[in-house]
Amino acid sequence: MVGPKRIIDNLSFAVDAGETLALAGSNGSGKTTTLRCLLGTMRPTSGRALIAGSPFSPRNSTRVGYLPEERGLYRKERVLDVMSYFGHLKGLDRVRARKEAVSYLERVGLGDKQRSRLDKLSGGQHQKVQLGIAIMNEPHLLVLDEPTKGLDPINRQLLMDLVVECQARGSGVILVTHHMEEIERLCQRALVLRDGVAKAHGTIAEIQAAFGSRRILVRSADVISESTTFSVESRQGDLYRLIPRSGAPDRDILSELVATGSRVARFEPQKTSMQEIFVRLYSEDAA
Ligand SMILES: Nc1ncnc2c1ncn2[C@@H]1O[C@H](COP(=O)(O)OP(=O)(O)OP(=O)(O)O)[C@@H](O)[C@H]1O
Repeated sequence: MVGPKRIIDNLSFAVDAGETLALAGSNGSGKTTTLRCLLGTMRPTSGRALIAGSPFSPRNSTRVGYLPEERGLYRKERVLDVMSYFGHLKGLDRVRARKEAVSYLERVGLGDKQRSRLDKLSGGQHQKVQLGIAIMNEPHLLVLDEPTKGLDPINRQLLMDLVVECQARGSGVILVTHHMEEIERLCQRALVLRDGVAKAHGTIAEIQAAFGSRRILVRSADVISESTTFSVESRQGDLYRLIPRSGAPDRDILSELVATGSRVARFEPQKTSMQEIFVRLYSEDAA
């Protein structure tokens, strides 16, 4: 007999209207469980999860769009019927629900699948239909659990565009993703979970400042050597990658380069990628 296990520990976060929060973390770190607590399919042992000030309930459920990790609609039904049905459940009148469904299907390249049964669609097509249902009535909160999983690059881009549009219309979006470049492209803030604990939480810039390492890319025809404000990490022709010494501001580094006679054609402080930060947060040191 296995005893109880703590999956999520002391987690606190908020999502504002018109912003996208990434919920990231390795497999089994507790992302889906967090969403399930928020959407009432699991009850936390303590704490509260509120949507616009109230727990998830039939009353506010229509303003929440959810794309779960496990895809699954009524497989024997036809695409347009299913979308119209859910649109109506979410509060759209029947004519509007059908119209929104048709226009969405055309937008995502499924205009010719309106009369197809769901079990005749590919996995990616099914996923697009399910996303369409999640966003149909312009929800206040859109919760997407790995929405681009298994999509080809074109459909992935299409889906990311749709998320950006929802956000621009004022939806708050929670995006569970394993793709760090999606976080950089779509999200204003991120929360990285490790074993149910938030290891990083903040704006992307804050996370990069806290967990990233500074590098500066410099192009100079003159030889650059180590100095009191920086070390030289690498050189490829006239392109140097410098590591600032602790606390040395960019302007001091540039001044020193110029003072020592380097003709600087490019000076570009670089951000650490979320990919690098994620790996770092999961390294032994971070533990
Ligand atoms: N129904 C369940 N019963 C018991 N344990 C569960 C259940 N669902 C999830 N868990 C456990 O909770 C932990 C977190 O799972 P969860 O599905 O939230 O992770 P996740 O971060 O969404 O992972 P993934 O990236 O693989 O989807 C895991 O250790 C998992 O084994």
